[in-house]
Amino acid sequence: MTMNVAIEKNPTIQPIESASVTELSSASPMPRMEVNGLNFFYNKGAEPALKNINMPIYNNRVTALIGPSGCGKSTLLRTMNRIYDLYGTQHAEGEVLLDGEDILKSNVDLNALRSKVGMVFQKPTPFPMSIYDNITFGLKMQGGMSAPQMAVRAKKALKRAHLWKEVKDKLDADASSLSGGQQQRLCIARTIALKPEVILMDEPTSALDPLATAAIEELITELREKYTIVIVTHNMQQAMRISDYTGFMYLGELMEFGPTEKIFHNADHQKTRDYIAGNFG
Ligand SMILES: Nc1ncnc2c1ncn2[C@@H]1O[C@H](COP(=O)(O)OP(=O)(O)OP(=O)(O)O)[C@@H](O)[C@H]1O
Repeated sequence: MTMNVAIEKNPTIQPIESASVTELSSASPMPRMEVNGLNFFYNKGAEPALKNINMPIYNNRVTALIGPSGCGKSTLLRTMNRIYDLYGTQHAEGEVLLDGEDILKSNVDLNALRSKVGMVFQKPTPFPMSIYDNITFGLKMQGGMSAPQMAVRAKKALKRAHLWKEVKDKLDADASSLSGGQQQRLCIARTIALKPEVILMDEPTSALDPLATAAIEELITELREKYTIVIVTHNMQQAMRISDYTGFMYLGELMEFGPTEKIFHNADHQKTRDYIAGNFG
């Protein structure tokens, strides 16, 4: 089945609005991050889980990483804020540039890096504390802000994550009392509060119902005005709806990367076309 047929059969698959495509194509985005010749190893001497990955991550754009299970999407995402560094045996070779600086270098301040490159996980992971404390926890760790300054930042982050109205009267309530979708928006607010440059999202809606998913997708579309977003998703319709660029990964390689419109309608590789058409996964 070709993609056009797939779209005809599934009218819910829609490309991003043509207005935003025009705006995007005339804006000539700059790369905020660049991945150059990246190889990744989970264990010394093992086969690389990522093989010679080269790709730009464009500023104020949403980049989706798609591909079958085990192809390396999460691994690639995890190199972008070096979260893999928490595990001693894992290492990366090559370059991952953030604003021109190689974040793989050994002298990089990892706390500062993870403030600049925030991460939202598959399952909502609020800390076991109040809604308010979830937001201010990272700010306190960063230091240098007074309580009133933190209160202003927390309110802004909750508003930007479209959660303020729902929680403003119960900021002291335990974060676990929120619904799954609200918890995920809280995790996004927590990330935003640290004023990141890039937000990494690893299947952020896979644990949510369709309504909560729609709210997060809308939020992602808004957030790209201010942030650069990389999202791993298994949901082709979601990648179509919210991303500007798409990378198709296969067996640890980036098989194809380009504007989402092109990847979904006119991919260069047969493998990409087959995956998007649902012929394997
Ligand atoms: N902790 C680990 N130790 C060893 N190998 C791992 C580890 N985590 C992942 N891998 C391997 O690395 C490869 C890429 O895995 P990764 O989780 O990045 O794929 P993925 O595309 O995100 O998959 P999925 O869509 O199922 O989440 C797979 O072969 C996987 O088995």
